[in-house]
Amino acid sequence: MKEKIISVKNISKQYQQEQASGIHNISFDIHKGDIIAIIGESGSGKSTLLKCIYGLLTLDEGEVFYQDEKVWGPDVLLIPGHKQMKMVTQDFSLNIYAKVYDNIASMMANTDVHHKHQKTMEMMAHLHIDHLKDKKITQLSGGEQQRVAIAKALVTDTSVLLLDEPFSQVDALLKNQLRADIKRIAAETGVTVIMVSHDPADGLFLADELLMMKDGHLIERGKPADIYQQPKHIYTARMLGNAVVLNQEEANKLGLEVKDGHAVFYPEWVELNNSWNSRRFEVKDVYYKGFYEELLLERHGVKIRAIQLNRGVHKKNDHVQANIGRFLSL
Ligand SMILES: Nc1ncnc2c1ncn2[C@@H]1O[C@H](COP(=O)(O)OP(=O)(O)OP(=O)(O)O)[C@@H](O)[C@H]1O
Repeated sequence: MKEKIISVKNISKQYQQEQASGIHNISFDIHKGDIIAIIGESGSGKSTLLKCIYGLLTLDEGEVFYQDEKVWGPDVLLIPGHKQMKMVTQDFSLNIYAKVYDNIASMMANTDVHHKHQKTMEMMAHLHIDHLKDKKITQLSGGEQQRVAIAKALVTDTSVLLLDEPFSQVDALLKNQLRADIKRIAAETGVTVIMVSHDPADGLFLADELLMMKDGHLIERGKPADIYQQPKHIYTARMLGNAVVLNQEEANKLGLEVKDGHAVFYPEWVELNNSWNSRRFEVKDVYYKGFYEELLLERHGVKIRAIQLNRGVHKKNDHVQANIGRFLSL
């Protein structure tokens, strides 16, 4: 069992008197070396939760602990938080006039100049930015600046790295690279990462554990594969996998037995085949998705979506046999 590094105990934070804002009664533990992704729609409280863990906000209720030490907020400390925790925000907070090397080195005291130099060089190598050492921040791309910001955060023997929307400034190509980098850095350094993202794919790719936020509440948590395959909420299935959600009447029309609630399934759970129990659907539309196509299918006025890996097999207006192999009653 991994060692517990952060404990969040019943924390609440409301902005003004608006019930809808902030976060409500949230508790969980984080284990050393894990990557945690906080996922949720805009306004669900992701950033507020991250700030509360970091000690940036005064809590209305509850406590946050780094190991056994309480993380104090701005009501108690001039520089709130815990020295083992560092946050990289979307604006990176770099000194844009200074060189990359100096940005990183400036985080350490001058008491041991040799150590300071060594640590800076080591961290730049980890982040693959050693070749940028003498460049000014203004000469760097968004992705490069982000690596400098992470190096700066980690150089002081940080144990917990908090990342607020780490991929918001970069294009799709670089995003894949940065996701892989964060995974590699966490594995190499043993740092615990807590990140906030509005893109669930980040969490599915990177995280050991996902925390799903909705309306300021932590509604479920779990390993990406578990939470994807067995979500407890329609919201989670929708956020993580573009799920098809049918109400009871629609589900019954397709022969799916749902007592109350909804039938929920992902397009990849729909099998296009000719098995005895498959049903005939009309292809209403075909969406090109690169290495696969998504088919919009209809039967008895109910629309569902399915995945077609071999392009062009079924076309618009065709009739296909489809079997909803698995669905969840939510
Ligand atoms: N400083 C503030 N003052 C008042 N209300 C706030 C403040 N910051 C956030 N809120 C409100 O609290 C709720 C949660 O906001 P938060 O920024 O934590 O959500 P989020 O999930 O990070 O959203 P986004 O993905 O859009 O950044 C929202 O309703 C928001 O309007």
